[in-house]
Amino acid sequence: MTPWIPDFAPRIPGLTVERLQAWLPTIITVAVVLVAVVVALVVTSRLLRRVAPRTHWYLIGFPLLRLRMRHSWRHLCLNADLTGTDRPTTGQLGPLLVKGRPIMPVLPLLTRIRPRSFGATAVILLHPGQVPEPFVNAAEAMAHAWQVHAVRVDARLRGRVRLTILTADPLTSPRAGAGGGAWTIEPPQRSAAVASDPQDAITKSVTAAVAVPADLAAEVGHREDGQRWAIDLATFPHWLITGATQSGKSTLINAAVARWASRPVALVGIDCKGGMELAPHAPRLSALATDRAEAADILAELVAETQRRMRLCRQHGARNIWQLPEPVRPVPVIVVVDELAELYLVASRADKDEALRATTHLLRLAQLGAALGVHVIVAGQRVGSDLGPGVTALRAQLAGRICLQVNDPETADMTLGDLYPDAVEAAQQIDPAVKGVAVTTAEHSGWIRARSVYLPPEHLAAVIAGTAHLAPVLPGLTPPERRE
Ligand SMILES: Nc1ncnc2c1ncn2[C@@H]1O[C@H](COP(=O)(O)OP(=O)(O)OP(=O)(O)O)[C@@H](O)[C@H]1O
Repeated sequence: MTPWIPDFAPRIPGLTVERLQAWLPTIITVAVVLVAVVVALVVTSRLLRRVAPRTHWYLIGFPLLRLRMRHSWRHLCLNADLTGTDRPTTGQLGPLLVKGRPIMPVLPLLTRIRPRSFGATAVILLHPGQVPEPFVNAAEAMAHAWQVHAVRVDARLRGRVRLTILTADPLTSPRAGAGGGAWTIEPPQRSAAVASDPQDAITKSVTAAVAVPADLAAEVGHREDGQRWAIDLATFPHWLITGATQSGKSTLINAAVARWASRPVALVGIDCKGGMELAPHAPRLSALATDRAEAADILAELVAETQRRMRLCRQHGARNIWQLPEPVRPVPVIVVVDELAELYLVASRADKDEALRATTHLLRLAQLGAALGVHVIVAGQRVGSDLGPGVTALRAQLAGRICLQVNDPETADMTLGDLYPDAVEAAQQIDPAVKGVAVTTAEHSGWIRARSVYLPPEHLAAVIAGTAHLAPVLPGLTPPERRE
């Protein structure tokens, strides 16, 4: 007797209307409880996400991501051509040698999926014969399949690729750009002042603060993997910074200078736009060029200084200044060039000679300076061969690269393309509305996105005023504050 159970419904042995009616209250109760549990879980999850995002991530977000990764892995590998095979792809058919795709492709192993504060990391084990390139190209597909902000693929390990999975863009949060409480004015790290006599810059007294390689690392912001972003001259001796106007070049330089200011280093500014950009640093600078003629003279003195240091190293059998005995170790010199194009552009014959003099000295500094403690930080809107001869040779010396938001693909390509071709696209995708975001050279991962810290002008002024007495006087150069 089954009057209201439709004919097409599957017959369940022993199920009758009477029994169904008897179970109905229980079924309704269970359904209500289930719905209530699901609603409670969703509400708790949302609440937890708002109140304790980190706990939410470890308890709920990460297990769900892991499920999604495992669930989609097969489809992803098949669609993005990431499969390998354990069968030979050629075989003999009678007298013929045939070649083909295996019917049963083997998936590379997705393993070591670990939660991190920024998302997760994972490792893919490659099959023999597989190369990392398809995985690098599939990063976008992975991000879509797993519904995350981005997947970065590190292909430098042998036999495996490492994935860095970012659930959200950590650089766009208001906190990322703000100087906030994270920025503190560092007191001078060693008590004594840097030598201020020109000759002492080469042979300093034992009591003066002695520079150590750690002094060369300036923390300037945060990287998207949650680590601190540092411009470290001990790792990359010279740096190139490009970015459109208002992209955050000066802000980045300010952050770096504020860090270096409290260390025993000499800072030299080359700002041929009348010194407007680097003027706030003037009290802490050992020299400041405000036009190209001054730039050429200052750079010539610095080339002479590198030659003196070379002789010093030769006398002591040292291969770089860090191998020199502390009493004679000279202070590192960091030359900041704001708007490189101003050094290269020529309108007349006289301009040409001056530009050639300035740019040749700059190139020589970049070629010779690394081991001698003379470092070059070059910033500009464009750094292409259209600026003049020698600019590509200079760029080749600048191993540290930072590309802020740029207006044309060529600039991103000129900044990153020769070293990190896959970073060019990431640089082009920087949102102009989020200031200070950059694609930068990273010691262990090739390149990474990062955002500089914003240092309010009054904060920078306080750091510069508090460290002005540390500015060393370099041979042949007059600090801007002592000029007539
Ligand atoms: N990391 C950052 N966080 C927040 N705001 C920033 C950041 N970097 C830059 N800005 C904002 O963007 C503005 C422009 O920055 P900045 O002057 O450094 O750009 P620029 O590239 O040097 O421009 P120009 O080439 O015109 O001198 C700053 O006034 C600041 O308000």
